[in-house]
Amino acid sequence: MKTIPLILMGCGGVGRQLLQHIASCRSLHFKQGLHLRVVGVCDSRSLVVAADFLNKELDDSFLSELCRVKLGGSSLAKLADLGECQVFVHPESQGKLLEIASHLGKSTGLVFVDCSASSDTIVVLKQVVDLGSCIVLANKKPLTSTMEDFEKLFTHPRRIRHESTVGAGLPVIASLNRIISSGDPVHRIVGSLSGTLGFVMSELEDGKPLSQVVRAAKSLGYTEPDPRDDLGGMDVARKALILARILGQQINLNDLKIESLYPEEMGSSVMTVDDFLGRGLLLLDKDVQKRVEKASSNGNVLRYVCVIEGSRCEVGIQELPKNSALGRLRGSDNVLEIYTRCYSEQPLVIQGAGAGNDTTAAGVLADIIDIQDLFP
Ligand SMILES: NC(=O)C1=CN([C@@H]2O[C@H](COP(=O)(O)OP(=O)(O)OC[C@H]3O[C@@H](n4cnc5c(N)ncnc54)[C@H](OP(=O)(O)O)[C@@H]3O)[C@@H](O)[C@H]2O)C=CC1
Ligand SMILES: N[C@@H](CC=O)C(=O)O
Repeated sequence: MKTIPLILMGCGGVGRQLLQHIASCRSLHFKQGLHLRVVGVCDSRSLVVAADFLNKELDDSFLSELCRVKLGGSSLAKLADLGECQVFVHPESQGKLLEIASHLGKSTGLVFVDCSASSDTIVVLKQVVDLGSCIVLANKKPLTSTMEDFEKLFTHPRRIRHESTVGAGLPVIASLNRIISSGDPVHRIVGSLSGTLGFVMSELEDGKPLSQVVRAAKSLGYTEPDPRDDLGGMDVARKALILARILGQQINLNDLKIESLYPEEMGSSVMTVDDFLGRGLLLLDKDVQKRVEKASSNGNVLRYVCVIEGSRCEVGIQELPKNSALGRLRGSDNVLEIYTRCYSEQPLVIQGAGAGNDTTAAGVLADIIDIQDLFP
């Protein structure tokens, strides 16, 4: 039996769903000769680790209780009485993560799975890469900070997977990497890469107000923890930047012009997330509806589009024919068209659910399984 030890960073919507997928795939993985050993889980403040982390794991009943505790909004510290585990609070937790990585990284192997939405994980991720660990990311921030950080995380390209950073569980990164490694030049990528904005736009077309559909997108698990990351275009910009960097562009987030659906006066330094969802969005309802109706009167719809071509990498709102590939999108679906030498007239098209905890966590799990050959 091959064992893959892992540490989960972030146990929100995606992280908890990943733990559930791991538990429900136990018999499937057993048949494949695989066991995923969850050594530790951390959130923004604490880390809970199997007391004997060299040999033991946090078992499925413990992890199920952990999910219940986090869903209820409590601290991981609450789990301290539950048995053979230790809880460390920030900043001691960082030291403990490195200690585990230095013991397991080069012996049994270890995967750090980043399902947080934070830039704070970058420091640890860069260090554990040097200690021999693999990394699997749903979090886009580590790949969208500086070029230096990006290159550091790719020091050992076979030890990093990040499929869910673009298109949730859709095989976007894997397909792009296959194209690149076959020497087929990528000329152009065009896509609609926000599940939230796709859902929001198609619901607005049905006459529903922005305030209502953004709240619905949040409760369906489509949005970022702060939905302004989606509505402001930042989340799409991050995805575009990841794709552009994979294609070899040495650019940063501030090289992209980003169009926002909300004004600066509703930014995170002015309003809390709850304030924005409550009062801020109501103030935007009318203008956004007018914009959607104007597009509709021209036979068009609004889509938040990403275009990468040559040294160009742009994201923004476009008015597109209802009957175009992007215009036909409904709900949280993403679509990505990749034009290459082999796919020149007819692009390679990847389409499907582009957001949601279930599909995102499934993408993360598939990434972990994909690196099994690196484990003894
Ligand atoms: N939902 C989706 O459809 C998709 C999401 N993603 C990405 O998945 C990630 C997770 O999203 P989601 O689950 O919705 O987010 P949530 O806000 O639900 O959860 C984030 C979790 O990360 C934890 N966290 C915050 N800072 C740190 C840190 N420094 N170290 C470890 N953990 C930390 C939070 O801790 P605490 O509980 O203490 O706040 C929380 O448990 C995001 O990066 C998102 O962009 C990617 C593709 C699709
Ligand atoms: N908030 C994102 C989730 C996936 O990255 C989206 O809406 O697409």
